[in-house]
Amino acid sequence: IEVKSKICGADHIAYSNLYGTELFYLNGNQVDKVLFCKVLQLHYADHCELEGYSGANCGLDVSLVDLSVGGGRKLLQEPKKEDEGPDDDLKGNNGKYPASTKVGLGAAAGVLLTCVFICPCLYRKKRATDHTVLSKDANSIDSAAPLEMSIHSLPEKVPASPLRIPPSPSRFSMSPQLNRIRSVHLNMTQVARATRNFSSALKIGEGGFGTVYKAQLDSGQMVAIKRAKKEHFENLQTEFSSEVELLAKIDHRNLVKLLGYVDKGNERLIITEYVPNGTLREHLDGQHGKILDFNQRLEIAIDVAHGLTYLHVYAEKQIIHRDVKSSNILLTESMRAKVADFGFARVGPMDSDRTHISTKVKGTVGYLDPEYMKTYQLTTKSDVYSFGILLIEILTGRRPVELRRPVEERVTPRWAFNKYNEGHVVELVDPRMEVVDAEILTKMFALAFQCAAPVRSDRPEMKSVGEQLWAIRADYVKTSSRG
Ligand SMILES: Nc1ncnc2c1ncn2[C@@H]1O[C@H](COP(=O)(O)OP(=O)(O)OP(=O)(O)O)[C@@H](O)[C@H]1O
Repeated sequence: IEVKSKICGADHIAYSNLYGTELFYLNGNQVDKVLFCKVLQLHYADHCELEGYSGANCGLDVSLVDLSVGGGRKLLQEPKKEDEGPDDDLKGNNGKYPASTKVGLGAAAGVLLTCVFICPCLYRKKRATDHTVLSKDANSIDSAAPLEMSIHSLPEKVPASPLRIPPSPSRFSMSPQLNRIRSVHLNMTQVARATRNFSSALKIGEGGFGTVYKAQLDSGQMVAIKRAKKEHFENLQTEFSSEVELLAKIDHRNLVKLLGYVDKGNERLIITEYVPNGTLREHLDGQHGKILDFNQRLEIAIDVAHGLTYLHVYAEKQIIHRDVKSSNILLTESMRAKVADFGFARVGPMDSDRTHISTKVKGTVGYLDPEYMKTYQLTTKSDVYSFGILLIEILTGRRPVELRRPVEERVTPRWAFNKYNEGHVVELVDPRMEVVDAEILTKMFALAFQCAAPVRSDRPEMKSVGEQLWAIRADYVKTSSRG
């Protein structure tokens, strides 16, 4: 038996070859090759190599291309523009995470497994001493042309909403037209016209699965059209199309509305409501000028919590988003948030006796639920975990992983958790933000850590998260009116 083992950072990486059967281990746990390779690549970028088993051994795996030795290093060596915010080396040069970072068990494992093995004890220690803070109350088809859109025109569904929390005043100003957004019927000729033949001038973004275009329909309605890259057709088919009918029925002000889907011929297009004000990540990076103030951040967090609660509790079938992250949160002109990108969304267990569904791990580096990574069991709590990481990001302004930081600051949740436990909560907040009452901040971080608890049973339900955030907002309003 050939066994190779190495400690890189806080990870113990081991590989054995038993009569030709390869086994991979991370911190004592057997893992699959994809995860192992991702972690290996991550550490390789940090000059820690497992002798005899390098990126080359993993290199044949398409999912690893962007993080492969050459690609990874290239990204690492790219000079950082002066006006850029703190960068994340896992990002592609378009400012997005490369597609590879979303596939399989992400490289998040390298850093977040670290967190998994370090945070639990810290987390539990904190819980034991700080119950008050961490306690858990806490598309019809027009067949006119060979290429056409399969778009459903579906009745709008007004969610039953026993949890509906009274909106904050600014909430009234958001998307008054949303309930009037209807599914659209277009053929490819109309799509081509609306996007000026997918003109680069109308390109608004590039994600893992394709390019996003802004388009104006003949009716004047603005829409976003995501055109899948050919190599992702299969993924889209399996991961998305079966859920389209369900997703198209979803109508909630904090969820980007799916308007249509094309899966014919040579095109895979997803048409959604257009949200005009960029992503949360861009705002945290200061790309839109004014930096987000605390109240805006809190309201964005509440909006996201409400959107996810709807998916988990009030949609026709339970839906797990699976890719909650700051670049999937879009903002309206009035700075209200909408959760986007249901490309990975999965319907939760249909059988009420089951608490989870077993599935391949999908998600994005840094936001992936460690328990899901270990067990392949997906529950709504995986979204809660990602939300916890997102909340830390909202408060600190930092990405979940920032490899250009000093070692102890690279994994943002771990850094934040340590600081929090040392009582230095004020030092955690985005330095560009105004000063906020420490007690309010403590409550916010406590909730974030509770959401990002390593074990899912320790995490609150999304509905409770929204309620707790709402209570924090009430305190904040009181505090700031006193001040
Ligand atoms: N409905 C929309 N309205 C306005 N802009 C959008 C919309 N959808 C996407 N965008 C823009 O296009 C960009 C790419 O979106 P997309 O969902 O494809 O990628 P992503 O979420 O950044 O990455 P990935 O697909 O890998 O998760 C977004 O960052 C955003 O700027």
